[in-house]
Amino acid sequence: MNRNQQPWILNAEITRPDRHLVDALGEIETGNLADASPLVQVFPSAIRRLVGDRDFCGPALTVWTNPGDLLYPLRSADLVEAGDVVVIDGGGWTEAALIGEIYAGVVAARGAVGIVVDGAIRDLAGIAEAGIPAYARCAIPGKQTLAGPGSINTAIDCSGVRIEPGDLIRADETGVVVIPRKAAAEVLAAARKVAEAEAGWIAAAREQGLSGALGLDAVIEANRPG
Ligand SMILES: O=C([O-])CC(=O)C(=O)O
Repeated sequence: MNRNQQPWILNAEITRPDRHLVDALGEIETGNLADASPLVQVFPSAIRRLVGDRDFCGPALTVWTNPGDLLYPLRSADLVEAGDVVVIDGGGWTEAALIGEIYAGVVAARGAVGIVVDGAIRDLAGIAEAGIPAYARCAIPGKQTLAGPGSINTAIDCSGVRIEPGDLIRADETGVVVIPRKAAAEVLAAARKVAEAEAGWIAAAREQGLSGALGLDAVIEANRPG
């Protein structure tokens, strides 16, 4: 499941997107971003918000770890900068926690705005107390090894979702999406158009019903065989 080919690498520096792009993308719901561009990738539905009720948007500080191993996840804490989202590729392994309240407390104090783990976390009450929202596949009390290998700020692959360090992670109640840093302005413009179109459909549906607003009968007519 884990295809990272760069173990034992630790890149302290990453290029982060412009703050105004982060803030503007943080105003747009994940559904509109997902509709805006094929460049926007959607995290698997199994990665859910387990702690907190705050949406966030920020550049990814990426961590890859050998599934179940805490060495590189914990090592990443001191590299976090204000506004970052920590994304940990744990290979989707759910039988050992990769971070808990100690880690969450440190990264929250450094100004991280969110944690996303393709794997398991623990200490949900302690993470809530640290005041940082956390998404993961599940929670489990136990942990496994502290041995590596792993990497920090290399390209990662969370169950098919590829993330480069500094890409934008946007999370809300619905789920998590990733926007390539270099496409952030283009995605923002497209997502604003989607949001505008949606507002138009909602208004039109009040007048014409949803089928009328979206032209659904014409689609049925075109797609129905015979
Ligand atoms: O105990 C550990 O090594 C890691 C952990 O759960 C935490 O970050 O709270």
